[in-house]
Amino acid sequence: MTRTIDYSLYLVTGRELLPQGKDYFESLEESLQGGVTVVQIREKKAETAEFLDIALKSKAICDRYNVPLIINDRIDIALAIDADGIHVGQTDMPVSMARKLLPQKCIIGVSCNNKEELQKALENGADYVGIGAIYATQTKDLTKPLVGVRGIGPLLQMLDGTSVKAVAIGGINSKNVLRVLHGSVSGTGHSLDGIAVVSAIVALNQPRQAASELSEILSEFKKGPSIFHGMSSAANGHTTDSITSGVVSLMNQIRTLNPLVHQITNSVVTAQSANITISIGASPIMATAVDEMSDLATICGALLVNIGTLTPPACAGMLAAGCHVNTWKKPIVFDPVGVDLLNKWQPSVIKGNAGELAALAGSIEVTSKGVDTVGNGFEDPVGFVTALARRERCIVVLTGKTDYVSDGHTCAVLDNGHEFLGKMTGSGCATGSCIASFCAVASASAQTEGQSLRGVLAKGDMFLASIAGILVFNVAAELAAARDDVKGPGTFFPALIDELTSLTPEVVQEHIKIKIV
Ligand SMILES: Cc1ncc(COP(=O)(O)OP(=O)(O)O)c(N)n1
Ligand SMILES: Cc1ncsc1CCOP(=O)(O)O
Repeated sequence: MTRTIDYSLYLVTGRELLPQGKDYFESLEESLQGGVTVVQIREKKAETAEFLDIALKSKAICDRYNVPLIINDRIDIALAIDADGIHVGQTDMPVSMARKLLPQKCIIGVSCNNKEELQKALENGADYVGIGAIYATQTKDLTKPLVGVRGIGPLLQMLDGTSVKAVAIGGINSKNVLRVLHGSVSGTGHSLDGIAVVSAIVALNQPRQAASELSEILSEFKKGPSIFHGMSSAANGHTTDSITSGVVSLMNQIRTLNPLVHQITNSVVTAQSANITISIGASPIMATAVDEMSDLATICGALLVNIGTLTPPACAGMLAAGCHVNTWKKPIVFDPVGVDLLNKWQPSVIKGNAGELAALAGSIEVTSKGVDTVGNGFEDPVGFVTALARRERCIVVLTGKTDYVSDGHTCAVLDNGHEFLGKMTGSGCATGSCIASFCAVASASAQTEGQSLRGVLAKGDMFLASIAGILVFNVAAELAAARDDVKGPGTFFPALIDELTSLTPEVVQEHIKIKIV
């Protein structure tokens, strides 16, 4: 009978990567103690006798931990040691032929880089696929393009309705594993069965600790999507009253906390966004240099990444900043046009107008002219944002005359604002600054004592924080537009800054126009 395999933490061996003085078998045993669930012996250079010896001894160790053992490429070795399976590449023995040679109980895994290879693996009867390389790796010379985190989902979708399992491989470590797991879930909800690593365990002096950290993150991830444990409390049943009181509470805290909000934004709106951030009670820092990103991630309350007039240095800064901020489990608000950054880090909130979000979702329902949406937007905006939030596993904010905020479960429809906002440049970017500022407050004030944060992408209720950011900005806009001294868009902007500066929670409470659907 075929053994049931837990693919969660799949260790592929790499003797050449062991730290100096570390014994291979000791490292293997420690990895198993740390929680490795399946082992593959990968020996590309060993002679047959040496491979056999390593495989036999490794098998004895794996047996003691009741962990299955797979052999890379060599069917003869797999047969000789009674392995649980083999792993083959695209240029190795075809799956159908390997199947004939191996006992029925043996599982067969295949390396796949793209849809064609995966389709072939499915047709030939593979039991699992190793999808990669996801990121660049020092462990292997790559000859095919990187799959990237966002390339995994479409491949997983091809496995819908089959029993074929999938692991991702290539450059995965404890820092990026959460991004890989969350970012790879397909539109149909198909997630990875596990991750395969070499250097993230083998190259370390303490493989037990490395395996145990990865294993904990994997088991937290398998408990369910982050949106329902961490980034939104909406699943507990929000009402307009509970949202209003949540917004009031965040507003009461922002001026006392005065969170530092790191913003990498476009050159058109940098100064304006900084001023708006100050006026709501937060503190902006608009740094872009890669060297500063690690330190900034430790002190900022949230990061806003707004892609607009993208330059290579700003892009490098965005890449580094997001990775560091993810490590500290702080919120990232992403105002997208391009999606490449999403291979590297996980936003807590994605914010955009209809054209931008349609592009991100791959929808042709709405198009853009420059940064502006063409036409009336989506026929079913609630359905659209809710589906996108589910797919992206974060809060999605669709801005427009009416704003929509969803965590993939609940959608808030917000109807504040004024037409003058459409007549000033960067009002959408300013909304992003307000959202990021309130995300910083929500994150700083999140009650997480006694909770494991291993599987959590960011602390705090980002659903509520997004609503607070939109409401504060839009209610202030209504008040500014109604002033006698405001004659049009030119006099509107300074008045908006003044209104944001003096806005109280009570006034927001009076003006709030919200529906929960
Ligand atoms: C689980 C898993 N996935 C992919 C590989 C890569 O296999 P490798 O033998 O290094 O290369 P190819 O034969 O696919 O070219 C793996 N070992 N394990
Ligand atoms: C064997 C293999 N196949 C695709 S990437 C890779 C190497 C993975 O090694 P690491 O986990 O050290 O990046």
